[in-house]
This record gives sequence, structure tokens and C-alpha cells, in this order.
Amino acid sequence: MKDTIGGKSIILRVELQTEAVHFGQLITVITENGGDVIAIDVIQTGPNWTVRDITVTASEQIQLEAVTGAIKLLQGVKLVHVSDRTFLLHLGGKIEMKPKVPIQNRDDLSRVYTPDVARVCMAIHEKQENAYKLTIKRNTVAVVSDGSAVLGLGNIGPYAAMPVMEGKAMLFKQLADVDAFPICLDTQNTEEIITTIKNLAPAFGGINLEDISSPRCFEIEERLREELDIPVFHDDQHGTAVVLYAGLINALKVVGKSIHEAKVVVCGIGAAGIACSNILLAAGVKELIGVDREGALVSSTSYNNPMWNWYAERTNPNRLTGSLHEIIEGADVFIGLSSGGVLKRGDVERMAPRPIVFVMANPTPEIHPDEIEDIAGVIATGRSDFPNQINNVLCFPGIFRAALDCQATTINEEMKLAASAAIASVVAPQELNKLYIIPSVFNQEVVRRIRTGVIEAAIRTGVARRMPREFRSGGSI
Ligand SMILES: NC(=O)C1=CN([C@@H]2O[C@H](COP(=O)(O)OP(=O)(O)OC[C@H]3O[C@@H](n4cnc5c(N)ncnc54)[C@H](O)[C@@H]3O)[C@@H](O)[C@H]2O)C=CC1
Ligand SMILES: CC(=O)C(=O)O
Ligand SMILES: [Mg+2]
Repeated sequence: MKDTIGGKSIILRVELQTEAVHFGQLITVITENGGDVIAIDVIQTGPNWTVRDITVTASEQIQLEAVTGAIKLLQGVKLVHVSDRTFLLHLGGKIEMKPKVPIQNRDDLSRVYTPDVARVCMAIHEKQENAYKLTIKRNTVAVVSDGSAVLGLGNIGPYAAMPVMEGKAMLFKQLADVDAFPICLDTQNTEEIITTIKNLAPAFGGINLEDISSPRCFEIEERLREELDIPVFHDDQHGTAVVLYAGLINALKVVGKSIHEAKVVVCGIGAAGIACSNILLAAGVKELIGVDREGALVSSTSYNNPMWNWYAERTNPNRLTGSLHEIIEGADVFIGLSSGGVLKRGDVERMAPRPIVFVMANPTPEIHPDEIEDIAGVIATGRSDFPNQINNVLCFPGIFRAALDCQATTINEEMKLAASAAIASVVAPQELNKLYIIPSVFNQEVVRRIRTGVIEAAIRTGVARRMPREFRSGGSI
């Protein structure tokens, strides 16, 4: 375990010379530096020494650094190592595969494996749809990344992307009972990614593309959608857009503004920024301006990125030019899908009264919510440690639950809009306020309502291959 502090909770292994220092002195040093001791375990003791594990939490990481620094200076105390609890949780990975039935004797063995399994293989060979009945396909999604745009960390590669994909797989299972498998590909070549995913598809009922950078993500998704008969869903685009729209529906109610009249600035015109802009245009936003590193995207400029040319044609009706700090003047809504620290308090001060500020970059938002709490109408982030978490985790478990249950061939626009409406509806009108525009990911109504709305939309638009029992009014499809 590396001796680094990555979270707000650490375990300190300390060796104390009991004649030189009292345990109470150590605890005092920890608390004086802002740490809270939440657990103490005795690991070993000798005649005049003791080794203990002390679990310490703090509200800020800097306090944990102060705690470890101060302990190192204490006479009679040796800091053996510091374990970050987040790293401990990741030891050996976060998920595992488990058989559904035990194999206890030769009879079981011959049925789950050869010879009897051969009859099941032949049943699928004779009728391929039987794969949905007789294999994991009906409930399994591949979470596929190439590691090129991992959270806001950038191109950190397939090995480093795995913890995020494992996390997504856990969330699929816990929130919607979908079995998801993390797959990080050691290629960033568009054709190789497409070919690999096509070759993997037989085992899966859906493909969740994750953290693949733009503009490659657009072609990869489009080609796979054309060439596969299972849903292919780039979560950073569509999952984010679904949740953003749900949050915006409710945030606009809180500040009493209309989507048709709002000036909306989107910062970060990548995978998520483009998809969110598309859903906002479809929802009736008229004054939408996209800003990236080079400033506002405007149709009079020609960009190397073909998506930006396409984007600029459809947005920025007043052809505004300039930096984010200029463009944000008078805006009603800021949507950040770029990187940490891009937005300044002064920018928010120049927005229209009661501005909506969605700073969704992960793990560090475009501005820390505390900096603008007093001047913003509604604030949301992508993180779970602030109120109003606008994160695609509210969408992907439920939308895939629905798609798998009705064996949808695709996830179309109607299904996405149904998912947004379902999420927004979980917050009842009497509950709605600036700190509660979007339900918690742990609210079980989220997946339930998304599932119902999305299956209805899939049936209505003719992409469902199976009618779940509760949707049948006579016979299945
Ligand atoms: N809350 C959520 O559910 C989600 C959050 N995100 C976050 O959004 C961000 C972008 O993700 P993707 O669209 O997948 O990545 P991407 O790599 O496709 O796009 C990022 C875009 O932001 C731009 N950008 C970066 N720094 C900038 C700056 N200082 N000023 C202006 N533009 C800047 C880049 O040039 C690029 O066009 C990441 O931080 C990611 O974690 C992404 C998906 C979901
Ligand atoms: C939440 C997510 O998918 C991202 O930040 O990339
Ligand atoms: Mg992502």
C-alpha cells in the first residue's frame, strides 16, 4: 500500500514506546490538528512498546496531512504506515464472479458442463434468440472503455480506467440488479475498438460505452448502433444528458425561469457537453452557447473538430465571441462538463439573478460550491458529497434495466426523454427546493420509475422485442 493520503479517512499504523509517550498524547496531537479518531485497534504489544491502527477522519484532506506531519514529530512514536481507506477498498478489485448454482457432484457437473451442456448449446445453435433464455446475455452489460477520457482525468489508459469501470459495474448490480462486466481495451484505434466490441457482443444484452474521448466516441457509438442488434449507449453522452435535463427541469422551477427564455452556457464541448446541448435544444432552449478552451464556438469560425462545426451551426444565435468570462455575462444557466477550476466567483456574479450553476466535471468541479453558495440560485455537481448530484449514475442502471427487460434493440430519443421525466418526477412538488432538485441515487423509486417509463417508450416506438408481463394486455410480442 502506497503511503499517500487520497481521501478524508486514513488508518495510521503507529508504534509507541510506552515509556517515552502516552497514548493520550498521540490522540491529542491528532485532534489538535483537525482529525477525529473513529477506531483504535491494538495490533501487537511488548513490555514497553505497542503497535496500534488508528482510523482518523477529517473534513479536509489537508487536515489529515497535518495529522501525519505532527505525528512524525512526536518523540517515542514511529509512524509505520498510512493506509488510505479508499485504496484498501480497492485491494484485489471491487467485484467478483459467482456461480448461481453449486456444483456438488458428478451429476451437477455433467449438467452445468459436458456432456449435458451440449444440448443447451445446440438449442441456441438452432435458434439464436435462445441465447437470451439460456445464457447470461439477458441480464449482462459490457462496460467498455479505452481509457482515453476517464472522468476529468484525461487519457490515463486502460489499466488506470479499470477502477471506474469496476465501480460502474457495482452500481449496475446494486441499483438495478444488472450484471455488468468491466472491459478496458488496450487500443484507442476507432476501427479496432468497433471490431473488438462487435466480436464481444454475443455474450451481452447491451453495451455501455464509457470514458472514450470525443470525437472518436461519436463514430464508435454510431457505427456500433448500426451494426449491432443490442443497445449501445455512450453513458457520458446520453446518461449525462438524461440526468442533466431532469435536474434542469426542476432547477428552473425553483428559480421560476422558463427553458425557452433562458440563456444557457455549456463549457466543455466534448462527449458530455455535446449530448447535453442536444437534449437542451430538443427541450426548447433557444439561446445556447458552447465554450471550449478556445472560447465560444461560433459558426463564422471553421474548426478542425467536425463536431464543433456542426455544433456551432446549431447554437450561439447571436454569434457571440470571446472567453467563458465574457460569454457568461447575463447567463441564466451554466453547465460545466470540462475540468476543475474553470469557473470563477466573479463569473457567477456576472450571471443573471438566481443563476443555475451545474458544475459537473469529476472529480473536481468547475468551481467549489462553497465559493458561490450565497450568490447562486441552484448549484449541482457530479459528486456524491454535495447536495444535488447530477451524475449519469442516476440514469444508466435504470435505463439498461428497462432495455434488458424488454430486450430492446436500441435506446432511442423517446426512451431517453422518458428517463429524464421519470427522474425529475421522483422529486415531489412539495419537496422541491434549491438543495433538492434531483433524487438521491439510493432512492429506489429512481430505477423503478425509469424502468416503467422507458419500457413504455420502447414498446410505443417499436424497439421492444419482449413485453414484460406487467405491460401485457394480451399475449407477448
Ligand atoms: N457528472 C456526470 O455525470 C458526468 C461528468 N462528466 C465530466 O465532464 C467532463 C468532460 O467529460 P467528457 O465529455 O467525457 O470528456 P471529453 O474529453 O469528451 O470533453 C471534455 C471537453 O472539455 C474541454 N475542456 C477541458 N478543459 C477545459 C477548459 N479549461 N475550458 C474549456 N473547455 C475545457 C475539452 O477541450 C473537451 O472538449 C469530465 O470532467 C467528466 O468527469 C462526464 C460525464 C458525466
Ligand atoms: C460520471 C462519469 O461518467 C464521468 O465523470 O465520466
Ligand atoms: Mg464517464
